[in-house]
Amino acid sequence: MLSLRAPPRTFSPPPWRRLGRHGGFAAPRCASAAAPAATLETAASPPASVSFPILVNGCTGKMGVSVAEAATSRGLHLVPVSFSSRENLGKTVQIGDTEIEIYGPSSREDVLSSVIDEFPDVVVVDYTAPDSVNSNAELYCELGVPFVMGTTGGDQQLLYKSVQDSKNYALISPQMGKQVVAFLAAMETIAVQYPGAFSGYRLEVLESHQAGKLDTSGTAKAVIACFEKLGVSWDMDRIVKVRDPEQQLYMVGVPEEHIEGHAFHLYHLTSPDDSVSFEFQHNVCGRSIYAEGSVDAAVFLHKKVQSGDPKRIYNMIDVLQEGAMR
Ligand SMILES: NC(=O)C1=CN([C@@H]2O[C@H](COP(=O)(O)OP(=O)(O)OC[C@H]3O[C@@H](n4cnc5c(N)ncnc54)[C@H](O)[C@@H]3O)[C@@H](O)[C@H]2O)C=CC1
Ligand SMILES: O=C(O)C1=N[C@H](C(=O)O)C[C@H](O)C1
Repeated sequence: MLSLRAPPRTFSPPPWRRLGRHGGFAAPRCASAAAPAATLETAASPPASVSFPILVNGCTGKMGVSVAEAATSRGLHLVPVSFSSRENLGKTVQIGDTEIEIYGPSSREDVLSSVIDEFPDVVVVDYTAPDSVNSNAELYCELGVPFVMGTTGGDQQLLYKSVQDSKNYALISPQMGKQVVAFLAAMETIAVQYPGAFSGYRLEVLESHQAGKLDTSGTAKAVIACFEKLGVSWDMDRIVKVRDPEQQLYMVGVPEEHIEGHAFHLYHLTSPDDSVSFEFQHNVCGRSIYAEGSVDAAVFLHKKVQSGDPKRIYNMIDVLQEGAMR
């Protein structure tokens, strides 16, 4: 069972305590088999006004495939190689007309060097695993290849340091979905403008993702950092992580067809005397919003590199602020 504190006396329990099918989070009207999602194929995106080579690492995984498909449908040139774990060595992955060859960690440097020789303006997008974030980033920095880091986890401080020290170009964000990025931007603005406004409030956080997710939600961590600036004291160990499909279905209210690909987040704040409470939710089914945002990020970063922009390290709020998200 989840180990949350007792709910405030004066309010009905937060949604994650109301057990029963779809009785948890107010499930979004996520697309089901009966009403298909706006898939990358049906989204009919116009081709990007720019075209450049894009290398997607982690093409053996769910995000890698989605980003590679989105990049192809936007008219970018998909480089036919991708890094993966040792178990996937020698495999190929078909994305549209492109057959992607999968390479393991030991050949990363040779492969990437050859790609850079052939495609000097390549942008890498990384959707691998938390434990490869830092080693991959170090390699991109060493070879001076601009990269979008969508993979969460790893040592984030070290990640930023690697980019800063190398003066490489990078866009790093735990969240690529336009509307969630807008929510995060609003939270950051409130935190800067009204520091301490929620002093003394208790925070409860629950995040639910597909069972295969290895780390704690990077997005939840970013939102919590804003609540901390607003005066809430917090310990990251208190995030309630739901990875069990049964709980997701019956307690959180994730539609069955999205158990293997969803990101539900809930933040509940209560005042010290229990007289006031706030609740924020963002619930995503599927992965298309991240894939589209990742391509926006790659296009944005490519433009920054081409123009020699001095800033060099960006996040998705920069992309949103420039009106560069579809
Ligand atoms: N920034 C964002 O908006 C989003 C970020 N993510 C993050 O992206 C990452 C990947 O997510 P999914 O595609 O759902 O996971 P996944 O498990 O489906 O795919 C990850 C892939 O990386 C491969 N891999 C493992 N170790 C590797 C290594 N050392 N080098 C290269 N590849 C390696 C695995 O074999 C697997 O094919 C996670 O960190 C997740 O949190 C996911 C969705 C959105
Ligand atoms: O692994 C995922 O799926 C997701 N990961 C990101 C995170 O850790 O915040 C973004 C989103 O929650 C989906």
